Order: sequence, then structure tokens, then C-alpha cells
Amino acid sequence: MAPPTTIHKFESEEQVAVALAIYILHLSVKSIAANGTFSVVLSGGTLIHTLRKLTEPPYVSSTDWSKWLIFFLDERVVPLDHPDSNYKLAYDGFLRKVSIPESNIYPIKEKLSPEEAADEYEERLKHLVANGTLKTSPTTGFAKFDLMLVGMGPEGHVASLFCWHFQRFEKKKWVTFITDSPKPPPRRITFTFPLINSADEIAMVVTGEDAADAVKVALGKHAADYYPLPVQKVSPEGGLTWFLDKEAASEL
Ligand SMILES: O=C1O[C@H](COP(=O)(O)O)[C@@H](O)[C@H](O)[C@H]1O
Repeated sequence: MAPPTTIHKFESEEQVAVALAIYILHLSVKSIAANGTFSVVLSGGTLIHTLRKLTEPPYVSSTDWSKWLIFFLDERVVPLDHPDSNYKLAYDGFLRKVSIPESNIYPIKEKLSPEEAADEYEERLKHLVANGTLKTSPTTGFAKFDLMLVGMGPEGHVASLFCWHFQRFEKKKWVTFITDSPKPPPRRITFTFPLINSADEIAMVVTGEDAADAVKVALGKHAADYYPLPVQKVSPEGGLTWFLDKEAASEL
């Protein structure tokens, strides 16, 4: 059954950033009360800039950062201090400004091949499930994160799951790899759809007019008539909430 889907449209990216901060903080309070932790998966790209309100008053003091656990939805296989690294982007734009313990942040391991990095990340997630740090979906057996913050490329890719690339059809692996990503850099690892869709909540955060056509395909009246874009496979066990600015929603 499709998850309950909520679509929020805002006049500006600034308003998206405020609403997103409030939504995330609300979930953090709920998850920390229920589980003692808040497991959050970050995309790279424009999402990180849109998280900026979380690092500012009054929002920054509205959560217990020591209970947050941070994971990466996809990552480029480059050193963690490389300008293409999603970890570096998240660290510079968000993580260094809040007091999440370093041991609660899970970047990829450096100096591995894409295949090794994907396998290592998957094993680490399985270990965290086994020791009770992460929950499991009773339906799928995959790890169940409290929240995934998912961006979307202008052609409808999410994570590093691209149109015309087989990784989007993966059914068994939790984390896979790609060595010919159409968007540079080519070598990446990525969560697979079964892992993504085992999440409690997913926020699709999409801003800017470049994304308008793919948003129309994903959410428009004739969505079912189109060949599914990767973004159309996003369907978490809990709720799906879209945060769109006026430009991204302009074709709806
Ligand atoms: O390459 C990537 O692209 C997507 C979308 O990025 P955006 O800049 O168009 O928002 C991003 O979600 C993903 O994490 C990243 O590796």
C-alpha cells in the first residue's frame, strides 16, 4: 500500500528551509522519546544548504543533538576532504555547526574500491542493527531509519540511483555501488530502494526550476503514464512528505 503522502509547496526556498527544520525537529523529539535516538540519513546536493535553519536560533537549541545518528544516503568514493565528498559537504554546511558526537556520524571508509566501500557500509549497518543501535523493518528485514532526507536530481535520480542504470532494481543488497555515474564523479556508493523504502519517514526536499519537470512526472496528474523515474520508486513504510518551493512545483 502506498504511504500517506503530504505535499507542501512554499513561495520560496527560505520558507522550505524553515518548514523543513520544524518538521525534522518534531520528528527528532518523537523518535528520541520513543527509541532514545534519532537516526537520520542525509543526501548530498542542495539539501545540505536547505538544512541551514537547523543550525540557527531558535531551532538549534530545540533538539538533543547528542541523540542524533547520521548516515549517508549515497557517497562519492573520494577522500572525505575532497570537494566532491557528500560527507565534506554535510560537515561544512551542517554537522560542524551542531553538537552531534563524532562517534554518532557514519561516513564511508576511505581508500576502498566502490565495491569494497559499499560492502563495508552494508556490514556496518548490519552490525548496528545486530547491536540494537538501529531498528529493523519487521516487513523487509532491512534497517529502518527514523528519517531519510532525500534530494532529487533534475532528471529524477535519488541517492545515486539513476535512470538507465541497473542499481535502481537491486532487491537484496542494502548498499550498492556504481562506477559510471552519469553525474560526476563516476565512482559512488548508494543505498538501494529496499533499504530506502524501509524507512519510517522520508522527506523529499526539492527546490529550483530545474527539478520542475521531474516533480511533474513524480506527482503530476499523469504520473502513471510515464516510465518510472527513480524518484517514483520512493515509497517508505511510514510517511512521505514533499517539500517544494514555487519553482520546483511550477509544473504541477
Ligand atoms: O549527486 C547527487 O545528486 C543528488 C541531487 O542533488 P541536487 O544538487 O540536485 O539536489 C543528491 O541528492 C545526491 O545525494 C548526490 O550524491
